[in-house]
Amino acid sequence: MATGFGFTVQATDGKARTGVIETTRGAVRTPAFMPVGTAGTVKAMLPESVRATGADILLGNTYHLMLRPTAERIAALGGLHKFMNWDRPILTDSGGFQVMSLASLRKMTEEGVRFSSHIDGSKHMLTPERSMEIQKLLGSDIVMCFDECPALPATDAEVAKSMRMSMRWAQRSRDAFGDRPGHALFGIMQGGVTRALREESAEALTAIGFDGYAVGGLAVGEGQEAMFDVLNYAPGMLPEDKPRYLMGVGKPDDIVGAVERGIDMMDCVLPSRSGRTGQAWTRMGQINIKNARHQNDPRPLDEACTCPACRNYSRAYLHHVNKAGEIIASMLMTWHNLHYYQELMQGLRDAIAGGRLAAFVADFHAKRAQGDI
Ligand SMILES: Nc1nc2c(CCc3ccccc3)c3nc[nH]c3cc2c(=O)[nH]1
Ligand SMILES: [Zn+2]
Repeated sequence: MATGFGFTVQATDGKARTGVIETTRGAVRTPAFMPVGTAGTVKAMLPESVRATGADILLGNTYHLMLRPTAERIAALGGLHKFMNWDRPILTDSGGFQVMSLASLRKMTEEGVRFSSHIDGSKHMLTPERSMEIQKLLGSDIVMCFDECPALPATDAEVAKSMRMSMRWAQRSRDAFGDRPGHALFGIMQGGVTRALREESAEALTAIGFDGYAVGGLAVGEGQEAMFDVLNYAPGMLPEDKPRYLMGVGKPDDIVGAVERGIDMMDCVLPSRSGRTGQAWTRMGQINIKNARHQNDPRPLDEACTCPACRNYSRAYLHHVNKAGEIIASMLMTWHNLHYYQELMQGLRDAIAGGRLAAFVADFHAKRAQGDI
């Protein structure tokens, strides 16, 4: 158990839990949504704005930062927290997932993954040991094991082979991570949508022992139904006294369903990325601000929202600046979406604490119109 890192469940409602992850850099209220700051920035947001939305922790990417500006440079400048002016907890992914989705000329062996940078074609090698070294250089508070997330479609045999290599990499990650008080190492469950393989992965990770456990291998195009089918059993296979992190999820209704099934932490680029394309997420559903019907609308995105976009700007203005390609469009839409996601998480935490999650979820779905509003 890493001292300076701990998880306390404060209340439960069915499979759902609400609690706090204590880190040396501050507390993380769970269930938590973690904004993604891929290259050392949550795009179009200042760190203090990210904090103002209610975020307790944000995410960084080993893959992107190792290529540019390099982990060594960030370490020499005082680490990622200082570099990006965020003094609260940071979780970094281990890089394998991004290599497989972004790099070219990849060669995977038992040792690790050799690849060429998608930025300048330079050659790199990521192994469990190198990934641990990079995440240590960055100074992240929660480190992810180096794993492989198999691309879909994949046969059971391919998923089993990949999962078993990820479990060997998890042991190597644990060994390389060493004993770092105040820093946590999370294992990542693999096994696709096959229950027996998920069980095998959970047993392997639990035997090694981690400060938290992620459910990996999902949100890769399997669809919500298949994802929920796995989440109906996978979180329960993991130690209940440790945080459970569902990687890469998701849309608001994905998040609600994952929390109902026992997930404590989630991340997704959706609120920031879709905000930059003009997509607003609200209590009533989605608004595509590019749609001409907003050009004369003096109302905010959501009358009940207290974010800067909804307090001070109309849909007509947001439509205009989006169409004009103005930078403020990305700023305001991103801020609203991240604010809405954090409001949703606060609502879930309060509902679980009050033993009224079922009512909250029913109200969540009842409010949401189908399609654009
Ligand atoms: N290491 C790893 N990452 C995944 C991510 C990225 C999450 C991430 C973490 C931190 C920063 C950015 C992205 C996934 N995103 C969608 N599905 C995902 C699955 C996996 C996975 O199985 N393993
Ligand atoms: Zn708003």
